Amino acid sequence: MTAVGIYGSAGRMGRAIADQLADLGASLAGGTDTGDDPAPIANAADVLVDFSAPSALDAHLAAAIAAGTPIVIGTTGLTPAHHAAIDAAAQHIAVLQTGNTSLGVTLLGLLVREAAARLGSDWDIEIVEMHHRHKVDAPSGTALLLGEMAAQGRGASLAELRVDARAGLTGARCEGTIGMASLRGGSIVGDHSVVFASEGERLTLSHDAQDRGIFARGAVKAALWLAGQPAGRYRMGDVLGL
Ligand SMILES: NC(=O)C1=CN([C@@H]2O[C@H](COP(=O)(O)OP(=O)(O)OC[C@H]3O[C@@H](n4cnc5c(N)ncnc54)[C@H](OP(=O)(O)O)[C@@H]3O)[C@@H](O)[C@H]2O)C=CC1
Ligand SMILES: O=C(O)C1=N[C@H](C(=O)O)C[C@H](O)C1
Repeated sequence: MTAVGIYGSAGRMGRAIADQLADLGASLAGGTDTGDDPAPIANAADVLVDFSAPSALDAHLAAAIAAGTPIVIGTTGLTPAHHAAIDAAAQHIAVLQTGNTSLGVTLLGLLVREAAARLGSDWDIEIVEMHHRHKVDAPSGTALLLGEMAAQGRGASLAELRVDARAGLTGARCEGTIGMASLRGGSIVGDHSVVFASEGERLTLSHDAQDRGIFARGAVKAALWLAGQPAGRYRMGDVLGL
């Protein structure tokens, strides 16, 4: 049985992941939270999952590399420096990083890329997300993932096209940009809409997460899959065959 170590084990996602392990044929190698040494569970586990905080990523990657243990990174709010650290870690161990481990969002990303590619740049792209009041990062990791897929469809990177939440005298919208807006409130697990708006018509592709269990099951499936992979950087699409 594959033993999974959880970084961020007492959090909302850490607890949801622990709840899914037995059903999916995995066991718990241990967990850490703020102030704990990440090394012992990196050594005890066959694979690690990290749903904690960006500030912990470097220590988690170092522990995973030292132990030679693959790691699934679900933590969001990552900077370009974090992504560079993930690329460097993937030279040594298998690493899967994603802003969303659900099947629905993984497929949505592909649909968004396709729509962005087929609809001309006169179709404005706006991404709107809403999450629970406890969420600390914005835009969500999923919104950024969807934005990257939309940008890919337009043959660009999100960094080139992104416009964050507007306020004040912004001027008219620049053609070809991708707008991002974040709402926070209540207990919403995760709502994402990618709006394609043109003169006289609008297409909206949406995902509504109703239960954190969808992310937890996806994370465990990703961990079980990653445990058998050579060093490299992987995506949820690799796990799900999408
Ligand atoms: N990729 C995906 O599909 C999903 C990603 N997420 C992301 O997962 C992350 C966690 O979300 P959620 O569970 O809701 O958040 P919570 O705040 O509920 O949990 C975070 C956990 O991480 C721990 N933690 C914080 N800092 C450290 C650290 N330096 N070292 C070790 N552990 C630490 C916290 O411990 P303590 O309380 O002791 O500080 C806490 O147990 C977020 O970034 C969120 O966006 C969430 C859902 C799905
Ligand atoms: O913090 C959350 O809760 C979630 N975070 C992820 C994100 O930032 O996209 C995934 C999901 O939407 C829930």
